[in-house]
Amino acid sequence: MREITARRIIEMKGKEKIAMITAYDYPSALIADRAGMDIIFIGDSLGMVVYGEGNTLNVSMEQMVFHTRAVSKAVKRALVLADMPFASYEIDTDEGLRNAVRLIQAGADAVKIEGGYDHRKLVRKLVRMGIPVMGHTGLTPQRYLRFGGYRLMGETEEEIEEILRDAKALEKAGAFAVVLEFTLADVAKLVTEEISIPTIGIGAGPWVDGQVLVWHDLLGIYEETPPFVKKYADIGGMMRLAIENYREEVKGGAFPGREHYWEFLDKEDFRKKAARALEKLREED
Ligand SMILES: Nc1nc(=O)c2c([nH]1)NC[C@@H]1CN(c3ccc(C(=O)N[C@@H](CCC(=O)O)C(=O)O)cc3)CN21
Ligand SMILES: CC(C)C(=O)C(=O)O
Ligand SMILES: [Mg+2]
Repeated sequence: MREITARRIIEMKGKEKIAMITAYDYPSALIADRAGMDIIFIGDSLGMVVYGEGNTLNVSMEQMVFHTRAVSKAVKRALVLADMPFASYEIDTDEGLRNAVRLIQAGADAVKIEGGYDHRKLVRKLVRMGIPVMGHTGLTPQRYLRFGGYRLMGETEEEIEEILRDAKALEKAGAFAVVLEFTLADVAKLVTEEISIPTIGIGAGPWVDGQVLVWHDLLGIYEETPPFVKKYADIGGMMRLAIENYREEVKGGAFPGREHYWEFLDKEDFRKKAARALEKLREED
């Protein structure tokens, strides 16, 4: 069992901010775990940042299972959370249960679903089975086509009501936390005050119980980052410089240097061995 459990995350509400980041592979997850992140999250955003899609709708269970396994191998301390991809839980509850089990068996400690009120029965069943669940309301990217893109949520009375309904339904169904994505900060604050489980914001302001960002966005590896992202480093620029350097050294012959290859010290010894090898090959023809 990892050090950070769903119970620990619940206990952090009002005491300590929850720090969450996405990761999609083994080396990244190793770095995030050593950096002391509380939650390492295999998000379905991997469809965009790892697979180059324009939205998250084409992510499969197979992709989520493979990436969850890779991340899970690396993480000793943080809670490992896996996203349920589009259409893996909405069609019927049994399918949702089976797919959640696949992610747990790939090494996740908990799963996340988009929505709340509509999936309260599934959440309740998962929790009863012993699978911790995180909900997600506000901007839910799996409704990209209906929304007609990604936009700020919670401006109208109807949207505020929907977000509150989702958050309260998740709390009641036994979810251990809720992601609030791209909502007005006042709405996120209200939700945070109205429910007893932690809220984790992304583009939802400071008055929440924790924050999550996408790996490639905060490290500067992805071009089309959302407007709420803070870029903590220009790793993309560093990668490009390193690769340009490598290319130039290949073209100019500076790589490989003397420390990166092995040669015969006794050239006469090599000449004899090579001549015999060539002779044998000629005999075989
Ligand atoms: N790399 C990445 N980071 C994320 O945070 C993220 C994803 N991908 N994919 C799934 C969702 C989608 N998210 C997004 C993506 C874009 C905007 C954004 O750019 N909004 C613009 C308007 C864009 C438009 O309407 O075309 C804005 O200015 O509000 C917001 C949230 C957040 N999530
Ligand atoms: C943006 C976060 C919350 C997410 O769901 C993802 O990365 O898939
Ligand atoms: Mg997601």
